Amino acid sequence: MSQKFVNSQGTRCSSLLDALLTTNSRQRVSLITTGFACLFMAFCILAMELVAAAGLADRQWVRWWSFASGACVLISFALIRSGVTRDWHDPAFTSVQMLYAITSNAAAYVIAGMARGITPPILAAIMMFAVFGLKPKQIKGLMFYGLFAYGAAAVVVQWGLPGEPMPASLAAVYLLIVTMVLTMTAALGLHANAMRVRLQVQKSELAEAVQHIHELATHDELTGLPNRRYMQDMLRLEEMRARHSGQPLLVAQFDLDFFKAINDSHGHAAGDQVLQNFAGQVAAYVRGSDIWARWGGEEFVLLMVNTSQDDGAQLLESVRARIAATPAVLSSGIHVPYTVSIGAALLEEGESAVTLLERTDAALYEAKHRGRNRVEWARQKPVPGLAPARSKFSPARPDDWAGCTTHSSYLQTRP
Ligand SMILES: Nc1nc2c(ncn2[C@@H]2O[C@H](COP(=O)(O)OP(=O)(O)OP(=O)(O)O)[C@@H](O)[C@H]2O)c(=O)[nH]1
Repeated sequence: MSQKFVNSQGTRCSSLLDALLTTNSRQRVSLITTGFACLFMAFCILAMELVAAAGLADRQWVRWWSFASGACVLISFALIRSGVTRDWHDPAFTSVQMLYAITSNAAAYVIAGMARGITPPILAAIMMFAVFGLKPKQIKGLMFYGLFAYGAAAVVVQWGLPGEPMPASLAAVYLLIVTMVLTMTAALGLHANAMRVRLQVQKSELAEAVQHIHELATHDELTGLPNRRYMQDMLRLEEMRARHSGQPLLVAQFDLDFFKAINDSHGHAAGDQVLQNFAGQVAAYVRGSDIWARWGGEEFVLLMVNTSQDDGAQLLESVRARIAATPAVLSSGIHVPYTVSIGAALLEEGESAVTLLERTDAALYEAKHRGRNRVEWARQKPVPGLAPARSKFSPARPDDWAGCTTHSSYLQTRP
């Protein structure tokens, strides 16, 4: 058999399935379940027809029963296939299908004559459908309906049929078995339901935990800002984007001035509050497309996408002035004035994120060197062979930026 033939048969089979079961996943699941119900009903009809053929049940009644039971499942299938039920809470209207299945089963008990012993096991199989997909209330409701339907069927068998009634003790045994079947399957259904609910809770707890771990891995706990690891990933990504789009990319490094003195005078907790205050103040200037992150300690990095140097310079100057003019107010009410030094650079053609960050680092060093509370701009790309610039903080830790060999000593103060 050629591969081509096998493929064409496979395609034909899958389009046939699509035509029968649709391509809508929710509708498909309902149709498959109802398809099983149809198959199940076909077996029941066959069994009842055999019972009638053996002369144990009235042929005429069995014919009517087969017609009515078969029609119900086929109409259900057609309704679901037509899409009418697609937006219903339960597109397979399982509880309704279960109701008529139980009714049909109780009716079979009435008409099956000597062979009525086959109906309780079939009832158990019907109730198995309830285990998957029905709510506890519906399962209990079906159990009580089953008891009622069989109770009514027993009354008809004892007093409503022509001829000799069944011995009362045998009728009681049947009822006992039916009660056992209904209570056991309902209990099983309730247990399965509780397990399903527990699994759902565990699943959502797991999803929350994963989200929390991701948050911890990418965010700084003190300020809530993205952390160094996240910023490094974003820098690489934005550098690639900028290279492809040709749009300008700006990076600025911030370092609080004399922060050790703040810690020493007001305590470490007060220092933390100053860091939070600073993170929040700058965040107010940052656009949704920019990334504002805590690099570590009292050091921060701002990545500005699609921003010209003029716009960036304006923003950084505003931030610097704002910080200098607005003391942090501690929870104790004490006002702590502080300033920030900023080193900034514009991504140059062919430049890597590593080199870009190195240049901003060198610019920041220069800002510190020139008296702090100022913005300094790096100008040009590293020149091979030049000695490395002194650095206020080192973004080029070997484990973070493997392969970085460039030197930076190329600063120019913006006019
Ligand atoms: N409160 C607090 N302090 C921190 C944190 N991380 C780092 N520090 C402190 O920040 C201070 C940084 O001091 P230095 O690197 O000497 O810098 P500086 O005092 O700001 O001086 P310049 O940067 O040169 O202006 C150290 O005292 C650190 O202990 C933090 O999360 N919370």
